Amino acid sequence: MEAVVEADDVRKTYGETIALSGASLSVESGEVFGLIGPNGAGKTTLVRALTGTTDPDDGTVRVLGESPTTVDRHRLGVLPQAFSPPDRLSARELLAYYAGLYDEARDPDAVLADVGLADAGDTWYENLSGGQKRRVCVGATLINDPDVCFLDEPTTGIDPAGRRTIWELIEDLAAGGTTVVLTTHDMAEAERLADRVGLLADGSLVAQGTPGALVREHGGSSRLTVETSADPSALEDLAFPVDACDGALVVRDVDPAEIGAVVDVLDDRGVAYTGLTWAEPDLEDVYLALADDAERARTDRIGTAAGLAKAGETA
Ligand SMILES: Nc1ncnc2c1ncn2[C@@H]1O[C@H](COP(=O)(O)OP(=O)(O)OP(=O)(O)O)[C@@H](O)[C@H]1O
Repeated sequence: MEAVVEADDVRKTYGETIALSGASLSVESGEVFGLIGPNGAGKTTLVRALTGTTDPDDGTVRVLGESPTTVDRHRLGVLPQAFSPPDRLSARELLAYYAGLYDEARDPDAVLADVGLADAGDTWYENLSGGQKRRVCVGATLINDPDVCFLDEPTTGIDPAGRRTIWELIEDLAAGGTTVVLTTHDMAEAERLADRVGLLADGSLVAQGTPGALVREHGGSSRLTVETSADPSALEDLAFPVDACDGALVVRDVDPAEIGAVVDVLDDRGVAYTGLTWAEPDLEDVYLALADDAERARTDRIGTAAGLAKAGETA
């Protein structure tokens, strides 16, 4: 398969801040790639480097085999995280305006229908709700029927039904062969849409893979959550690891067939509980585990650097 979006060892600093510390990824034609990671991890900076709106200090970026600054912009769709179109145009006028920037563009009304705003075409942008505004912005990104789409947090602020509309739209784009790079804080969104997910932490991609592979590798074990005020010692000699967490006991590694045995132990020991939930690990567990590891590594690095500086001062 042909790589359509590539970043190789991309570095970017803003003053003292290291936004990207060697980020590399490769997205194939027709793939949906989801970038996840904590606030400040560098997702937007990477998207900006890939779309030519910021110059990396080092490393290379290629889109459709070219530099983002020379690639045919008609083939790209870019939804920035912050997008402020003119306020006093209606949703339809706005899309018509963006359509006018291209030699060939889609019908604004068809795009409005795609983003679930068929009834809001005459409303001024400033009078749309936050979620409706975001949907218009998604529409503006798709007006030129791009081959490659960069969507920086496309569904932020959109209600659950609207989010599903956008998800279906992205699935249709992917089914039609469009390559999509999206950033998100919504793990359900990443798990549903992305063929592959990359976790960016502290400026570099610390893990990449299909959601399933990431969950198998980093997601940990299943969890049986027992809503109870009891202390973990109530279950201390159980055959499974038990942790206390937010007013509950979390019993790990329990197969569905073993839940009954745990319930019997709870009843035998008179442990009162108000609810039981069993869950397999998911992408959120991967995110929490890897982001935690990256944060620990960062803190260690800062501690080591501070120690070395202090040693230098006293030497
Ligand atoms: N134009 C800029 N000037 C100075 N610092 C910047 C600039 N853009 C980004 N940064 C810094 O670079 C780091 C990475 O920011 P970036 O916006 O790429 O993160 P992000 O992963 O997209 O975060 P979020 O999830 O909050 O959107 C942050 O520390 C941020 O403060």
